[in-house]
Amino acid sequence: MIYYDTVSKVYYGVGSIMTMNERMLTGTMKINAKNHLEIGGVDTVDLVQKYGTPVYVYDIARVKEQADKFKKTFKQKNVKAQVAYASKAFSSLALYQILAKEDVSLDVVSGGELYTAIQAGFPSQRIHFHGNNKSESEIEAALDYQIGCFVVDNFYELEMLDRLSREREQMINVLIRVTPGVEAHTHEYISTGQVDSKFGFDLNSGQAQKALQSIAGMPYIELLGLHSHIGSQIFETEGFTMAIETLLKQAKQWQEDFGFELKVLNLGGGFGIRYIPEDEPLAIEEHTTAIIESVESSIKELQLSMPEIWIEPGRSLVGDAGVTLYQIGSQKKIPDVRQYLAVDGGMADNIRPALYDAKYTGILANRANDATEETYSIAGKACESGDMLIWDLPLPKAESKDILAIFSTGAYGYAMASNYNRIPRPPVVFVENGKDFLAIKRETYADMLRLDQSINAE
Ligand SMILES: Cc1ncc(COP(=O)(O)O)c(C=O)c1O
Ligand SMILES: N[C@@H](CCCC[NH3+])C(=O)O
Repeated sequence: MIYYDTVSKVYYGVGSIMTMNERMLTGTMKINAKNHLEIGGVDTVDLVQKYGTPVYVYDIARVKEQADKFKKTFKQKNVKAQVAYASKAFSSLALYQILAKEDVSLDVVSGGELYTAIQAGFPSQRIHFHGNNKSESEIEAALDYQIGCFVVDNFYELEMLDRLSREREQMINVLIRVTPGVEAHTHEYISTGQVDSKFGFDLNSGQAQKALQSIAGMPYIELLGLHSHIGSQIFETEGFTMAIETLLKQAKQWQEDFGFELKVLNLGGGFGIRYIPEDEPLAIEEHTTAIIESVESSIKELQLSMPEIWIEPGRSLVGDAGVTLYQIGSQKKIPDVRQYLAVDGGMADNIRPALYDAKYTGILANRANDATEETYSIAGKACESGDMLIWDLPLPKAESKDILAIFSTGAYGYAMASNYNRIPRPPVVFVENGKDFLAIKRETYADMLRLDQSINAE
């Protein structure tokens, strides 16, 4: 149990006492001698001077460290595996190029993510294509690029894959995505493994079996195995082990009935991260160890051969590597009610608080260890009462032009950003070993008008 002592302003954990700041500093993040937040050896105050605000900053060493942790247990236990980054969490050319070198595979869910991967020169055989409504042109692009695997979601897609593979006489590897009937304990919008889900073939009603049987008559489709994804921001291993047991029992049954051979078991992503000090995510190694041990024990019991294990972490690779820096602007104090601080971004660059009631925390990056004396609620600048990033955040007495750093914004932040209120998207800066790299430029007003047509045009 972790608890916060409001008098001494520290968190008491198992055998540890930490300030809020210390619990949120991951990877290379630290408070430097100038009392500034530093990431990747770069002072965030300098980053703000160079790139302005808002700006997303990624600690690239942290991304690599997380990727290593995912790969490590499989290597140590000598289990064949692929760690496929679920790029919906955050995709960019530079990130794909970094991950290509880290021996990570890539899960893409749209023509746009696929196009980005192709432009980044990502090795095509390590790309897996997801999605519950892939279009014919998206599938054609993936076939042209000869990607490694399609995760087939429904009969509509299966028929299209069959037709296109025959026309092209091109072999295609597929996994069947099934909903194993497991509900992860998470927000209902990000829970996907339950029966009533728009994703995948339902196991209980026999849809998945029907898909498997129809693939047997498709000459260019090679069925590698099964896929399931139970949800997101998961803090326990039980959901994964329940899904494993269900899928392997089913695989055994299909082996006996149709000679089905499970070569690959893909368990999706969903590994949770810390957004606020109270969050206690499991260590990555705990997840991977539980997954491997559960697969090993089930296959032993069922007398199946060991499949390759594939996983698809998104949030846990990039989430806590990312920090958003904002400048504080207006303040509003309602006596006996609340103090608001407004920042120069908000729901346009981070929709998660408004969409999922997601909780975040932050510090003043330019006065990081100053004593907290006030409680502020952090408002965005969009014309929307619901554009609140954080409620009741303890901070030092803040002034306009202070820099607010919000932690753990690396996943589903930029990726879900919009131009609501015609607010341009912030830039993305990667930092590592004391150097910064502009991975995505700040959008300009002209960029936003690029597709607009003027009725006054000649
Ligand atoms: C099929 C699939 N794989 C992987 C992920 C990645 O999830 P997360 O970012 O929670 O790891 C998702 C998103 O929830 C998903 O739908
Ligand atoms: N976008 C969601 C998670 C959904 C992931 C996609 N299956 C989030 O921000 O938490």
